[in-house]
Amino acid sequence: MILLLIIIFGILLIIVKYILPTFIRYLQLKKDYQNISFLPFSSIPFVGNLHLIDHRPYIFFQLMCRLSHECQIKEKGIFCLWYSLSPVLYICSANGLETFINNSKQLIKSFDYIFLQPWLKTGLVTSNNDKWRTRRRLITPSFHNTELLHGYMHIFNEQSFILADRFNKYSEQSYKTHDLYPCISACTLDIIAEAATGTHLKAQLDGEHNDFVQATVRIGDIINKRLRSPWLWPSCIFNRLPIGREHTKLLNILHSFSRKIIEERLVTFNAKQMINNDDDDDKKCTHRLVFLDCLLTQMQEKKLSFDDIHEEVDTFMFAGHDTTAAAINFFCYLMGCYPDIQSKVHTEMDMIFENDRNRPCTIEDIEQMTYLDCVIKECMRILPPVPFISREAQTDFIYRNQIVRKGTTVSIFIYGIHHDESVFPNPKTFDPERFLDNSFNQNQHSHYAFIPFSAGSRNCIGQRFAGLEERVVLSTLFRQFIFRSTQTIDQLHLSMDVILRPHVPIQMFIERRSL
Ligand code: HEM
Repeated sequence: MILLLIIIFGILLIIVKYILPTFIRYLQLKKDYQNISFLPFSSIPFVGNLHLIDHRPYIFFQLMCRLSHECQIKEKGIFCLWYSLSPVLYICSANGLETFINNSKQLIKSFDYIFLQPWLKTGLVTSNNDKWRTRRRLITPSFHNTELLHGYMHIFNEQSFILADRFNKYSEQSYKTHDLYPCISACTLDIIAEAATGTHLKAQLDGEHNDFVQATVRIGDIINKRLRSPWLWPSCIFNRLPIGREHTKLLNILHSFSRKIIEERLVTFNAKQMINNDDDDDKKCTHRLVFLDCLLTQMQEKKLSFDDIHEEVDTFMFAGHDTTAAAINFFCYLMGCYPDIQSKVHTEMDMIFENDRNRPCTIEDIEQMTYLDCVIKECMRILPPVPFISREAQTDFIYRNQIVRKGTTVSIFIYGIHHDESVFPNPKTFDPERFLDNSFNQNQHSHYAFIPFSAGSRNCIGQRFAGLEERVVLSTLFRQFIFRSTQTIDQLHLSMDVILRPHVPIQMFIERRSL
């Protein structure tokens, strides 16, 4: 009898403490978001729109694009999807975005970033609140240090030439198509590894035999799969499955490799300090500085610990690798779709480099790349490497007359914002000139209408680095090659992983340009 009473009491407690408040909040949010829930008829009580989330990620992406377009036509700028009892709001218009993206109280990342934490712990991408603020303040100067950034030009050039050599082999088989992504991704991995840590990873030369390279590529696939599969979210289930065990094995490879790199650099760093403290100028060390040296200096000043540095190094490897690879791959693909524009890029490169296809690219060259600059921007508008970012609302706020409640996940749908026809007329038309004339800049919302690197204080810290890297790699490739694509964008079956990914690999013909 007593046991029965305890059980009844327990059940009542759970109902009163958890189920009832959740249900009341659900009803409240249902009411608050009814005007922006565009799929009310397909929303099943307690299931929401979950059943619409097709296991094929590109079908979900198509749904997102359709809803975003519908929402822009209705001039709402925001729509809601229900994941069971939880709503996720998607902002797909630049108008009003500044109230959220630039608000210092709204910088907290949403729940899904938690799946990056086993790898990145709480580095810049995944940390929040004071930890993020302090870190960002400490790390920003290194990414704004022009001398340091320009010092990376030799890395960008060296790796671009290796990439061009590999493409050269493909061009010898110009009768068939190639998936260039693995080569491009190995190149950007080599670049970030050397710039961040001073390590010569040799992913381009020896990638198949390098456990770290393989692990970096594979863990990305696993994280994306987990994000798309709610049944893999609870760690107690995930860790017991083969995919979870593989994840743990990869983490060990990644963490022990980056730990070793930092330890080795620390030894050289300390030795260098000793020499530099020495009065003898002849002995002073001249080896090139990398981001890791800046972090080690902070460690010496007791502002960062070894573990802090470890998570930031892993973060740079993650954030600086796939993003730039996607941008470069999409650029080559889009040039293959638009031969007239590609030919203008070739002309600009020939003019700047005076037909010299083998000399390294300099900062002065980059300053002259006005047309390439517009094409890069138009590529990132049409195919933004990071298609969305998410935060959790920390306070109630109003977005264009729509109340957004504290605790709601708010996704900024960058892809949708870049395809808003009120800002970019004929958004599917590839037109780099949009970024040349003033029409786009004159638009009152232009500041937040083109945000491939996000915006506000939590924007991409690596934006300048990525900009230089892309220009060196692309100017090297487009001095030497012609690309031809055979697939339309629709045929790529785009899907929203952490980065925008073609579900069907991009296949391109590649030819050497005649002299
Ligand atoms: C074309 C290349 C790149 C694109 C499109 C890109 C885009 C972005 C975007 C959209 C964000 C915001 C993410 C969010 O709010 O969740 C971001 C953040 C970040 N990016 Fe990039 N990124 C690129 C290259 C790089 C590179 C090369 C590095 C490092 C060297 C880097 C390091 C970071 C870091 C550390 C953050 C987190 C910043 C913070 O929260 O304070 N990114 N990036």
